Amino acid sequence: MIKLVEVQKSFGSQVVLDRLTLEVPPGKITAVIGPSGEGKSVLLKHMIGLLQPDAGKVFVEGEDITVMRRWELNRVRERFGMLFQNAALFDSMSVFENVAFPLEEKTKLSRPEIDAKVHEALEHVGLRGVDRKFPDELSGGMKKRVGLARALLLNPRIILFDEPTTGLDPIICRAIHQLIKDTHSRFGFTAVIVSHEIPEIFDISDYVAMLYRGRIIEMGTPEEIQRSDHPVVKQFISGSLEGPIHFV
Ligand SMILES: Nc1ncnc2c1ncn2[C@@H]1O[C@H](COP(=O)(O)OP(=O)(O)OP(=O)(O)O)[C@@H](O)[C@H]1O
Repeated sequence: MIKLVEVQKSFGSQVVLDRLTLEVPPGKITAVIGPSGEGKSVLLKHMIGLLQPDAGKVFVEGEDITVMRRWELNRVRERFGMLFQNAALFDSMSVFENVAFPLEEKTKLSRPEIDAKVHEALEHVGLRGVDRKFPDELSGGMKKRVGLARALLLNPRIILFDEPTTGLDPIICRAIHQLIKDTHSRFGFTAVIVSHEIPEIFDISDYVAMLYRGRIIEMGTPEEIQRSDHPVVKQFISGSLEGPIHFV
């Protein structure tokens, strides 16, 4: 489905991805965990071609996207939904307009068809009666729900979530996780979730991959990761200050 092979990426002299290899299982939820600033967002951006590797290959459903022209890449991107860290809503557009945007851009649906799809998507994420509101009138959790509704709208085969619950209280955080899990069971897309919510993220993930020093140092089921003997993984998931990970 998505496969990164020996991906190398530096910004100036800073090596962020260091011959990273990762295979994302199709139709499953894979969480990417790792310390702040290790390159988790950079990794997600390589999966959808928003960043190009300096070396290595990125395959999406068997096609190498690193050699694609822009129009080919756009075609591949249509298979993706993405929920960015800040939900990336357009502040000057209402909730309705934000959610309708991909349909207006990418389909030839009629106005009533768009209306119906937007309302259906908002209902899926438990939002009703907010379509005329603007993003700054919504809570953080509601914004994430709107972002999720928009990400789901085109029925994508792959959805990338960049820290979908950061900054939300524990109850809303759990509600968003549950929503991701429920929509995943219903639609069966391939999901990659970058998250700091440990151990909560283990409850909704099929697999967990730990990024450290530019590589995936371990990948397994949540149970396997929680039983890991790897000193970095053990320290990270226990949140201990003692161990190989140094904090500055
Ligand atoms: N476009 C860019 N130009 C220069 N440096 C960048 C760029 N994008 C990311 N970086 C750097 O790459 C490193 C990894 O960033 P990234 O946002 O992927 O980390 P992260 O693991 O997602 O962090 P966090 O968990 O704190 O969100 C950081 O040091 C960041 O400053």
